[in-house]
Amino acid sequence: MVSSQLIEFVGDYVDINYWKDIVLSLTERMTDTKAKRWTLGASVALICVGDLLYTISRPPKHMRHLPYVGFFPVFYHTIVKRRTNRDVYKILYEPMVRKHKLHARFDRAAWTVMVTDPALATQVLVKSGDRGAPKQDFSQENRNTLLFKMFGGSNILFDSGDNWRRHRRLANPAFHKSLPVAKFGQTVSDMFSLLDNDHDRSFSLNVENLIERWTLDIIGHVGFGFNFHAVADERSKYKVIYDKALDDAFNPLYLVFQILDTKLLALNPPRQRSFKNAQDFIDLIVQFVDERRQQVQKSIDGSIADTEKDLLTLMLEAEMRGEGSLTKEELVSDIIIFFVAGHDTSAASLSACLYFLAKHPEIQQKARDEANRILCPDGNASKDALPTLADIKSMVYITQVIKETLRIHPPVFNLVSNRCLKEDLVLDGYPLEKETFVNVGILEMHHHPDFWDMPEEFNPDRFAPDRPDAHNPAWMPFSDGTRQCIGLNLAMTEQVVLLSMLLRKYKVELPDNSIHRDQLIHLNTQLMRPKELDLNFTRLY
Ligand code: HEM
Repeated sequence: MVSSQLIEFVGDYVDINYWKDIVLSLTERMTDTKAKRWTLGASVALICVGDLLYTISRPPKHMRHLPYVGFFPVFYHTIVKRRTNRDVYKILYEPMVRKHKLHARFDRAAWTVMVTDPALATQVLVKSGDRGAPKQDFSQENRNTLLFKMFGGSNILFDSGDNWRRHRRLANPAFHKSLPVAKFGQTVSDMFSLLDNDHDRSFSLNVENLIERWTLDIIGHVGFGFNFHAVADERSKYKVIYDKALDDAFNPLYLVFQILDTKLLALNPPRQRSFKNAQDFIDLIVQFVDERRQQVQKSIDGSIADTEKDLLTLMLEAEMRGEGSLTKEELVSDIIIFFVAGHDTSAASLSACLYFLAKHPEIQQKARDEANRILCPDGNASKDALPTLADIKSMVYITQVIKETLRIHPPVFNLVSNRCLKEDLVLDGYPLEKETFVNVGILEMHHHPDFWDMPEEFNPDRFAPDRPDAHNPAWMPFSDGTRQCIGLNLAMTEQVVLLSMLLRKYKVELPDNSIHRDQLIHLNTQLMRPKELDLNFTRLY
């Protein structure tokens, strides 16, 4: 009697009908009451745990009609085995993607519908856009996480609706105006001088490290006219502050188990130090915003061309002219976002570019020939030449190399934040309820044989202007629609500047013992970044 009541009670909470009869028949035959109680208790406990695990491993009820990848395989491969995104994709997602245009999976700490087809992605990003499918709102629930401290609040990357429009209204013109290519070129030339001082004609270099320092100097300059001196000094004070702040914010363990940041922080002194590092970085940006606002309020500097001004100055000037306004916190948050969104992404792309060029000497030579032809039409190929904007537009082949790198190796391999449906939507015949999270599998689309000929082959020619792939809708490294990357132009331009100058000056090769001999190995991070990429350099002038 007691046993059936207990089972009825538990049955209200977990789905144990299947096991009920087995447990009852087992215990009914037992004569010893104590043994009967123990067996019953243990069975109920086991059933509860099993049911809980089963429930977690599956999508929530409103997604169970979709094909899905269970929670535990994802947890096992990403957290336990710490496999790279590319490997997780190969092992878990590729088989699913080949069969279905969308599937459910546990991603970004939530069950999400992952779209892996360009037409469906367009439906979500372009047709539904920021109104029908705004970004997932994480402003309330995760307020005490390190991630929220760094990137929370109202900013251009995570906000949606009218708030986001206020950010974008002020930032859009600034991004259109600010493109200091001369400055980009000068920083490259300065970097060459340092390399010339430190090395013989041939040398080996950790490319990932050098490029990451260069893109930090670039974003410091473009973002708020500040020189991090990261190329000149790897341990420069502000680079150290920046690195420390970012390193811990994206630790996957804390992204999945946010309770470690919210309820259990007091038990974790190293994590408390991470919070302190983040505050140091935020304080640095606040100081810049305050100083620059005072300068701009005194006068708008008409002697400097807009293209040479930094984003912060241009946004503050626009505010002064009454073209929009943001609070100090919002402006600070946007500048932080520009850093995070624009630094490692460009570094990851450039490093991967150099890898592919080292791996394919004939493509490298073709790109070098183009750079020499455009930058040194007089044939004097023995000194640095700084590209102009017009030169950059003419470098069609180098642009194709960058586009092909971004296809094979998209630094942002799926959208940074999920979209949350604001109305019911049917995707590929599957009804999706309002409030469902949707994301776009950029990596999946970029490697799908239905959308690309020989997708695993590095072939910049596929993006030649007269080839159909030049406008292939499956190419989405910068996303699409109104929330497309605001830094697209900047990112492409800085990469063309660096590559064209570097290829003229150096030949790059993959060392015989490189860990990347067979394929590019990635770090296990939220971005696809090459792991410890050493290349051999030979100076050409
Ligand atoms: C190769 C380099 C880059 C790649 C691959 C890239 C990729 C992306 C992608 C995929 C998104 C959409 C994220 C989402 O919707 O969840 C995005 C958004 C964004 N990116 Fe980039 N990005 C790059 C460089 C930059 C640079 C240089 C900046 C600025 C300095 C930048 C600033 C932003 C901002 C502010 C957004 C949010 C835009 C909005 O929602 O209105 N990105 N980027």
